[in-house]
Amino acid sequence: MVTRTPLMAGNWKMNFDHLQSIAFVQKLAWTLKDGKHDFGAVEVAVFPPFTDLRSVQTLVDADKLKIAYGGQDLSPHESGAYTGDISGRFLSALGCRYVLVGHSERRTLHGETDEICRDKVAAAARSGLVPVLCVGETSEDLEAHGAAAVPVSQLRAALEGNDAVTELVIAYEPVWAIGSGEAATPEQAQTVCRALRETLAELRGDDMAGDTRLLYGGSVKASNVVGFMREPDIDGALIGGASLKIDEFSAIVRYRQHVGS
Ligand SMILES: O=C(CO)COP(=O)(O)O
Repeated sequence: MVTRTPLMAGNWKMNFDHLQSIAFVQKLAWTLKDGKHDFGAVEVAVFPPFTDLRSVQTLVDADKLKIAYGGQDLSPHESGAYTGDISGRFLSALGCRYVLVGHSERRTLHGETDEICRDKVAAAARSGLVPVLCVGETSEDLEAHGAAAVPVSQLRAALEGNDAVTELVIAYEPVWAIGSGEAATPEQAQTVCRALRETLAELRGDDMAGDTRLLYGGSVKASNVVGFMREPDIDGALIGGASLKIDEFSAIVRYRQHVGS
């Protein structure tokens, strides 16, 4: 029996300063409370900028909110002369449960290679964080190799030699779907998520493959999330733009009410 708890995660990217983050999380908590959201049935997480994390932690702790949070990146190193880097240890000290690794914006704009992502996955695990490994193909990759080849090779590269990593989340985010308004179809996303799960089974066995949550990301909104969630290998979503709008994000989190289950 599959017991993967769906995860709806908002990646705020470089949006919201610490004051805006407090206002947003407060509103989110009220909206979900009003809607009697069952956090045990659908987990909710946000990925604020680093400078917001302390504020989010204070609010979550004070009001005992069940909203999880994490960093958008971490250093592959523990500490030392790495100006501008943030250690996984600092994130776990702020109560982070998750950390994004290898988002396509970091791969493209900051030159993060598969090797760097592998080191970051290892650093996350060492710090007790659950890495949310982002994988996905560009439109050129899609044309040249089909949809699954690049995400599968990115997953293989991230896990190579990383035997200590026993828990992770994988976010399949086709680069062409991010911020474009043009989401993959649920069938396309399912095909790639299936391939990722099969790869995980081959690398780490059926138990870990069966327990690992796979998210879809790329132009997810309230009006299309249900289609993704109906697919057997999609266990949630990583949401960018729509996670900054309270009505959209809370409707996504409460997607079950739209299907009456
Ligand atoms: O990059 C994303 C989440 O990490 C997706 O962004 P959008 O939802 O804005 O397409």
